[in-house]
Parts: sequence; structure tokens; C-alpha cells
Amino acid sequence: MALRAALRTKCALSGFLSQPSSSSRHGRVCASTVLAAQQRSNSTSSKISVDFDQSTGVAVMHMKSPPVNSLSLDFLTEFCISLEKLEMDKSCRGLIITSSLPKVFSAGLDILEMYGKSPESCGEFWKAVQEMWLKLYSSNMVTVAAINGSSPAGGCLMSLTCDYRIMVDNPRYSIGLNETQLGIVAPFWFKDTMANTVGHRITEMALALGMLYSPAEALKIGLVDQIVPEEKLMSTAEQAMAKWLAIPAHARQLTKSMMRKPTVDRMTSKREADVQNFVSFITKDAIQNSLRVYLEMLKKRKA
Ligand SMILES: CCCCCCCCCCCCC/C=C/C(=O)SCCNC(=O)CCNC(=O)[C@H](O)C(C)(C)COP(=O)(O)OP(=O)(O)OC[C@H]1O[C@@H](n2cnc3c(N)ncnc32)[C@H](O)[C@@H]1OP(=O)(O)O
Repeated sequence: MALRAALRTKCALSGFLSQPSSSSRHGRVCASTVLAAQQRSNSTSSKISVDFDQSTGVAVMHMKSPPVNSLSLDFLTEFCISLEKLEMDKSCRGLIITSSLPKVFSAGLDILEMYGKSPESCGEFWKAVQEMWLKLYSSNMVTVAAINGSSPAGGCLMSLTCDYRIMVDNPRYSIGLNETQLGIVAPFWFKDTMANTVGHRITEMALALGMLYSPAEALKIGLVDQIVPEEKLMSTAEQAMAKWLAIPAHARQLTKSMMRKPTVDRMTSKREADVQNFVSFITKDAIQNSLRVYLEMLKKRKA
């Protein structure tokens, strides 16, 4: 609860959307003399750890919530706090998001947050999902997803919010918005985010069929930008980051805002209604039943 209270306070202070403005980070000086004195800093919470390299201005966020980095309310809260801290540190210009777990980038939303929960809990959870998306999709930082494992549904959404996606070329890994396979529906802003990346027709088919793509297939449709062997993932992410950071920050940020603002505005203008829709949809008996069957299937598959 303390974390959630901390997040609420931070959000009230900084606002949800960090739009590029005259106070964009280009050319600004880090306010923290402590940070400036350090070349690297490390912050760790239970589900996220962040390594920040002061000399490059690039932070690497490691998701480390076993078994599958599912996006629970606690995970999302920690994630948003970490993101907000980096966003407020003017010396941090780029963020690489990756997983510390073998085989899984993120299993997406934690199904247990949506199954057998009260409408109030579901509403609180959904607000945290919205907030993660808003913060990432409108971040002033250059964001790179270094996808080192499977990344279904919410995990795919998290990757799609980044400026650039690099995935490990392992055919056992998959990525996509597979919600319909669970008997649920990807909300309009999941759909918009994917359509902005791969286009309307591919999104329509991918969402309807709940498609999960191999890295090679994902590259072919533009769902990821590059595929690389596992051992080259982080060096490739750093190279991509350097390329993006070489562009004048104000020009890059304004361009990002221009491309993404209509989608962000559409979501923020419907934010409350979206929470209500989610709660009434997810608490329906038929949907709860679908989630139960899916959870059982996951357990059986393991056995
Ligand atoms: C009129 C229209 C109105 C529309 C209104 C719309 C409103 C909105 C509707 C709702 C929208 C919701 C959007 C949802 C988004 C999501 O993200 S849903 C989650 C989808 N995720 C998945 O389908 C992934 C499922 N998991 C896997 O496929 C695999 O686990 C894996 C990620 C590929 C990893 O495989 P492996 O390493 O083999 O691990 P497992 O053995 O399968 O799993 C280990 C344990 O983890 C549990 N688990 C897995 N995923 C999740 C998860 N997402 N949430 C919670 N728990 C998960 C799994 O059950 C295992 O548990 P144990 O058996 O207890 O160990």
C-alpha cells in the first residue's frame, strides 16, 4: 500500500503525460550532484532493478519477477515508480527494458488479478495497466525493448510502447496480442498501439485470431524491428540506443509526440469509461469462466 501511495503522490506531482516542451531534456543539466558524481547507479526493488550509466545517460531496467514477469498490481506499481524516477532525472535520456528471467520477457497481465477479484480490485488493477501504458507510450526518453523471451498480450503491449524492439531469434519464443485465445478482448488502446506499428489489416487478423508470432514472423510483419542471437541482444540494443540518441532530443521528442499524441489523447479522454468497461467485462460469469479454463490449461500444459 505504501508503494501505491508513493506512486499516487508522484503522479500527482508530475502529471501522467510528459509531453515534450521548452523544458525538454535536450541540453539540460542534471540537478542531482550526487548522481552527477557517480558514473553508474543501481536501484533495486523486489520486482525491478535499474542500472543507470551516467556516462551514456542510458538506464537498463531488468524485470525480475518470477516465474514469468506477469504484470500484477504490485509489479506495475514498482515499474511505474522506477519509470517516473528515470523520467524525472534529466540526465537519463534512454531506457532499455529487458528481463532477468530465462525464456520469458513478460507473460502479460497477471491473470490472477483478473480472476475471482472484486470489481474494486479489478478497477484498481486496470488503472495501473493504463498508467504503465501512458507513461511508456509518452515517455520523453528513447525506449528500447530488448525482448529476451516470450512476450504475449500485455508483454507485447509493453514492447509496442517502446520506440524500438529487438528480439532474441529463438523460435521457442513468441510475441503477440493473444487475448482472444483467453476468451477476452484487447481494449481499443492495445489495438491502436499495434495498428500504429504494423497497420490495420495485420492488426485486425492478429487480434481476431489471437496470433502469437515467432521472432522471424514478428520481424516480417514489423512487430519487432530486429532479431539477433541471444548473446548480441544487449550490444545491439545499445547500438540502436546510440543511433536514436544522436538525433537532437527536442526534434525527436516533438516527432514522437506528433506521432503518438492522437492515440494518447483518445485513451486519456476515455480513461474512466475504459475502467468501467473493463470491470463490467472482466467480472462477467462467462469471462471468468474463460479465464478459469485458460488457467487450468496453463497448469495442465506444465504437468
Ligand atoms: C464490446 C466490447 C467490450 C470490450 C471491453 C474490453 C475490456 C478489456 C477486456 C480485458 C482485457 C485484458 C487484456 C489482457 C491482457 C493480458 O496480458 S492477459 C495475459 C495473457 N498471457 C498469456 O496468455 C500468457 C500465458 N503464459 C504462457 O503462455 C507461459 O506461461 C509463458 C509466458 C510462455 C511461459 O511459459 P513457461 O516458462 O513454460 O511457464 P509456465 O509453466 O507456463 O508458467 C509458470 C507459472 O506462471 C503462471 N502464469 C503464466 N502466465 C501467467 C499470467 N499471465 N498471469 C498469471 N500467471 C501466469 C502459470 O500458470 C504457472 O503457474 P504455476 O503452475 O502455479 O507455477
